[in-house]
Amino acid sequence: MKKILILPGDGIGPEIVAQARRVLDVLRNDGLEIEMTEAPLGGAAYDQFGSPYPEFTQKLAREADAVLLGAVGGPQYDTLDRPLRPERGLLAIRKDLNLFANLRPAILYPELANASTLKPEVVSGLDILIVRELTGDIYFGQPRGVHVNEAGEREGFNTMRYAESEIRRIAHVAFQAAQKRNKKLCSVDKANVLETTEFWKEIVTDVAKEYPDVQLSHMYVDNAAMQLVRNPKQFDVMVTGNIFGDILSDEASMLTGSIGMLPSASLDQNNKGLYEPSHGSAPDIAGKNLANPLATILSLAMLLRYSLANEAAAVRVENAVKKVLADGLRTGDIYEEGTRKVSCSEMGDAVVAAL
Ligand SMILES: NC(=O)c1ccc[n+]([C@@H]2O[C@H](COP(=O)([O-])OP(=O)(O)OC[C@H]3O[C@@H](n4cnc5c(N)ncnc54)[C@H](O)[C@@H]3O)[C@@H](O)[C@H]2O)c1
Ligand SMILES: CC(C)[C@H](C(=O)O)[C@@H](O)C(=O)O
Ligand SMILES: [Mg+2]
Repeated sequence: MKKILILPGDGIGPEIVAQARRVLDVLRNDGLEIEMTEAPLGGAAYDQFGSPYPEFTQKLAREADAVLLGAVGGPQYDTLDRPLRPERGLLAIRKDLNLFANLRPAILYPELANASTLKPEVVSGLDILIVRELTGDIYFGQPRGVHVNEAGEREGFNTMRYAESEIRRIAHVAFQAAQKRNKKLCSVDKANVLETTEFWKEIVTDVAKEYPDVQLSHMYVDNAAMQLVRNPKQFDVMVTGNIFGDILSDEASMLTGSIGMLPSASLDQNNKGLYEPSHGSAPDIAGKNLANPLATILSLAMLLRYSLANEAAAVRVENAVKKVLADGLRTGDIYEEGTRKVSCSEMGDAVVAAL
């Protein structure tokens, strides 16, 4: 029996995960064989165990086939020592489980064409996959910290680094994803300035020799940020490092109407994965039953697809999301005149009913 670990996390995390859990309960009642456990991560874990990724959570995460996460973080934790902050718990679990491949699909549902920040004709039919490397780059490079430099001044520093093997394995994931789609891959770098990403470009170009059917292009990250809002449909699959992927995926989310719509899968070599919405813990709306749970529910669909290899269940969940959107239900972040504004839990009710 497959084991799923649920990590509600902080802020809106418990609210949105509760709705995804209801979806999972429906699937279970219909015969999906899974075991579910729950544990804290981030601030909630710090409050309970004094660490953002405690041993209790680590043990269950290592045993699980898949992990579903809400979000971590919140202003009440910002003054903690750096290693104790909630975000470090998230980085720790990604590294511990070797989840190097972060897939962030930015898909515009036709019903949300007017919720996008771009004109409908620029975004209609948009379907981009951002493949973000997740366990390297400036996020993890040593040395890092804050010290007093030679001039006697305090200085903060991080190190951007990528080993060849790290670039190769994410490039393979991206090329293989492109092969299953429109066979177009854009690698995003800052090779004009940064050696790390000049090296990235060299290695991705080398890996391309194994995928002659995929058309590879390269783009500087500043231009990519601009092109995403100018003409996003020029992209099919984008592959990039950890920091650029973090920023570009938030940008891409707005093309789909709201960051509350963007799911993600973070996978290891064997499709064990952690699934979470791309957004954060949204402290400004936490505890108010206002958050959009659809990115989390769509992340659950990715979990069913990749870690449980249950395509039928994944499609069933995605179709239920499409149906509630077609029925005109909207949380505040995607609301527009002529649609029906609902709370987080009412959106969950509707998805469960649509299932
Ligand atoms: N994966 C994660 O756990 C994750 C990701 C990003 C940020 N964070 C953390 O979350 C905290 C808040 O960060 P932030 O404010 O920069 O980003 P955020 O994504 O939490 O919020 C940005 C804006 O988007 C809105 N928003 C986000 N998710 C929403 C949803 N589902 N429905 C409706 N509106 C939504 C918020 O209300 C806010 O106005 C920080 O501690 C940050 O480190 C965690
Ligand atoms: C919370 C933070 C560590 C995280 C990241 O930067 O990877 C988040 O922004 C994300 O996009 O998942
Ligand atoms: Mg982010």
